[in-house]
Amino acid sequence: MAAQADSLFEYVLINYRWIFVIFFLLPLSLLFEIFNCTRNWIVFKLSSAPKQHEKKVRNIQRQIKEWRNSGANQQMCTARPGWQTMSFRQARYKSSMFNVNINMVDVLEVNVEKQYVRVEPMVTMGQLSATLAPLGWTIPVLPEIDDLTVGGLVMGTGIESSSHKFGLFQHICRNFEIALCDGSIINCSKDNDPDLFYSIPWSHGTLGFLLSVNLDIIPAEKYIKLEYEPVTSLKDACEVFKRQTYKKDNNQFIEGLMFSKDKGVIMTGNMTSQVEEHLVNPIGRWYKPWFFTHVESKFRNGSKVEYIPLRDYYHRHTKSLFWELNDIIPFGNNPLFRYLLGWMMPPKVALLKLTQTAATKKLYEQNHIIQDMLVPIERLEESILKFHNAVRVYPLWLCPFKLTPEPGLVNSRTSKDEMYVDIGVYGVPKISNFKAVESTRDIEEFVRNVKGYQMLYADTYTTREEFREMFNHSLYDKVRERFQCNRAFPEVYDKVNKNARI
Ligand SMILES: Cc1cc2nc3c(=O)[nH]c(=O)nc-3n(C[C@H](O)[C@H](O)[C@H](O)COP(=O)(O)OP(=O)(O)OC[C@H]3O[C@@H](n4cnc5c(N)ncnc54)[C@H](O)[C@@H]3O)c2cc1C
Ligand SMILES: NC(=O)C1=CN([C@@H]2O[C@H](COP(=O)(O)OP(=O)(O)OC[C@H]3O[C@@H](n4cnc5c(N)ncnc54)[C@H](OP(=O)(O)O)[C@@H]3O)[C@@H](O)[C@H]2O)C=CC1
Ligand SMILES: CC(C)=CCC[C@@H](C)[C@H]1CC[C@H]2C3=C(CC[C@]12C)[C@@]1(C)CC[C@H](O)C[C@@H]1CC3
Repeated sequence: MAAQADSLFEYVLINYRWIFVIFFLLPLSLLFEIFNCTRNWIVFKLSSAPKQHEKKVRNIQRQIKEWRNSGANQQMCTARPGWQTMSFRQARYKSSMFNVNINMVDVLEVNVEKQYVRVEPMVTMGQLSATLAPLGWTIPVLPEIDDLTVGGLVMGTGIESSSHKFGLFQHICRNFEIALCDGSIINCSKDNDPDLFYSIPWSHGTLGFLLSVNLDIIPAEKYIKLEYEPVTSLKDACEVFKRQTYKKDNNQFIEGLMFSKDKGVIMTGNMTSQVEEHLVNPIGRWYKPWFFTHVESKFRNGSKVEYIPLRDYYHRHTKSLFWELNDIIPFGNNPLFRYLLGWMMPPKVALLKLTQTAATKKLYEQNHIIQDMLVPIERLEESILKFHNAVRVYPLWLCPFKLTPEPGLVNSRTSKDEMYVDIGVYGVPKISNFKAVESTRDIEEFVRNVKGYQMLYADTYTTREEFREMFNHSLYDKVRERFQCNRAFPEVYDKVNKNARI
């Protein structure tokens, strides 16, 4: 590590990054949060958001017109800076393309009669759960990191431990309001322009700009009754995971954490408002251990059933960014740290990205892996073995989800719903011969062969041909042709491949 640092300052920033993070980034993240909440509160109290929406739409149409008047020589993307986004890298293309500013951060309408919430694309998951939970509602799939945006989750994808029941984030969307590259606005749904509607998820802003979405909402209870089932072999892990996923009375939430190849905990949850007081565990409080360490402790002690407040459950991986913060702040669970500064956790992902040096980035690039691979559930065991042999990173995140046969870039590839599993790999590989490009390409090939998909917020090293083999472009190509997108937007591959990102 030290060999890679160019200067003493860099050496300190790499090896003692926690000093910078806890004394500088944590307070800054808190100020950022206070600013956001105050702004939201003022907008909410003034109830100004719905009235402003049309004005904001006109502003985007004006920017598209400006692009056309300028000769349309560059392609377009959103103006959201790369450091603010929820992926490891920053997009290269932001500086060379025409940037369209989409400053749309409001919840527009909560309609409990028709059971939907209308939101603008920059609304975050933290903001949405804070809006809906007090009203007794939630969206059926609420991806767990607070700062994920609706726009990013629609144009990329979103998943949660309820996805085995409700599918991916795209499957809870009723319609999309989109600005096309000729400046016109379309409101598409399954009934109104289904081709466009089904092409939008995973398209990464290459068909148009998202302006608002109607998302399904469902009634929410105050707690999740969470049951932990430790398993001590890979066979058992896969068996319990599948049994719980297909259980007749259906669990509302399912998630697995593998702590080694043969040791894991499968969790199943259901909403409830009736609790046994002594089993209530508000895991989101500042002094509570990180969720993944709490789960691992189930091998040693503690009740195998707990009642977790709803928002604490939804954002259970936010405070430790799954287990990624453990590398940066290894004493994150220490009571003294929690008492002095730990109550401000976590630092914002955006600020971590903004302040990482070239050397830290290189270190992560060469000695770290952040990937989510989506594989058919019947291939779970061999997939875990593949990851074990290729990278040996634990914990491993397992999350089942339903894929529908509906057309689009990602679907079940059959005529019916199929069950898949998201295998999330975040951390430092423990095999001796890890090589970022070769190892990732090896895993990508495996995923293609089992007819799986790669999540595209992460680095993809696939070639264009391999990418087209993994993602079904037939409808996407047709829709791009129809709306003359080629001049206006790049293809998805040109936005997500490794060379498009630094
Ligand atoms: C009918 C309705 C319409 C609304 N319309 C709008 C609107 O037009 N525009 C808009 O921006 N908001 C809107 N909101 C959302 C409102 O701004 C949020 O409820 C607000 O963020 C919560 O602030 P609070 O002071 O009410 O709750 P608090 O009690 O401060 O927050 C509740 C919990 O949520 C957490 N929290 C609050 N905000 C966030 C966040 N952004 N990220 C992560 N955690 C958070 C707090 O830390 C706390 O734990 C609407 C809400 C409702 C019910
Ligand atoms: N649990 C989960 O599901 C998790 C998901 N993720 C991933 O994180 C990403 C979301 O992160 P986030 O920071 O919110 O999003 P990003 O800013 O990273 O946006 C993702 C893509 O969506 C495009 N996009 C965003 N908003 C619009 C819009 N209004 N109109 C057109 N295109 C738009 C962006 O285009 P452009 O490049 O032009 O800005 C970009 O290509 C997703 O890819 C998701 O899969 C990450 C962690 C957890
Ligand atoms: C649950 C799903 C589908 C994905 C979870 C992905 C997250 C674990 C990653 C998404 C963005 C990642 C970043 C980092 C850690 C892992 C993620 C949160 C860093 C904070 C790691 C440290 C670097 O210096 C900055 C990274 C920014 C992105």
